[in-house]
Amino acid sequence: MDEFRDTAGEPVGADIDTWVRSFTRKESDSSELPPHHPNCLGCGPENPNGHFLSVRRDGDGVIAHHHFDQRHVGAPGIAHGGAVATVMDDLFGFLLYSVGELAVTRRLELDYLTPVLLDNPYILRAAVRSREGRKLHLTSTMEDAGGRSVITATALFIVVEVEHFLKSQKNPRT
Ligand SMILES: CCCCCCCCCCCC(=O)SCCNC(=O)CCNC(=O)[C@H](O)C(C)(C)COP(=O)(O)OP(=O)(O)OC[C@H]1O[C@@H](n2cnc3c(N)ncnc32)[C@H](O)[C@@H]1OP(=O)(O)O
Repeated sequence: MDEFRDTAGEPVGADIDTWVRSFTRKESDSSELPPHHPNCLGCGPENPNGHFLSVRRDGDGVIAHHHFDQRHVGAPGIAHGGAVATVMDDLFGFLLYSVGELAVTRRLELDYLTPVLLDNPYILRAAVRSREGRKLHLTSTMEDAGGRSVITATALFIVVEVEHFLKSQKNPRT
């Protein structure tokens, strides 16, 4: 298993219990939020195939400035729709630092309003729209520099216990 770090950047080795528990800390300042883990496809700083998404708290939600590059190409000059969905899903994952509980994506829906261009700056925002029990209803947007909406997305995340991740390991200990 890859080495994990907690939200303070401290290595926690293969201790996934510590990793998942780090998500239950509610952070209060507006500094950059920690990546989900070093190799996360969306935000991991050590994943050369990833998106290196950098996310901050923004009021009750989160915000990121992002651009796609040639690694994410679909049609020439345009980001692949799946790459865009990866980034929106990962952005939603940063809301968990505010929720203070663990949750995973059950449903993810995107409206691709206009093409997402490579090497073009975009502003991404996400927020929790509502909560019903374990169900977190999430919403997000991606805008271009002119404030034009290019993507809107919604997601249903379901709150889970730590055991969800322990059982998901290749060699579960429980
Ligand atoms: C460290 C953390 C972060 C880690 C962050 C790591 C990186 C972050 C990346 C972003 C996040 C991801 O990609 S997460 C990875 C991708 N997602 C996954 O692997 C999840 C795979 N799916 C599952 O494991 C499961 O389906 C769960 C846990 C999501 C749900 O299973 P369950 O616990 O049995 O729940 P279930 O009863 O089926 O559903 C719960 C409630 O939701 C309702 N429900 C279910 N589907 C729908 C639906 N489409 N629309 C409306 N409602 C629905 C049900 O009716 C029920 O309502 P009621 O009866 O309660 O009223």
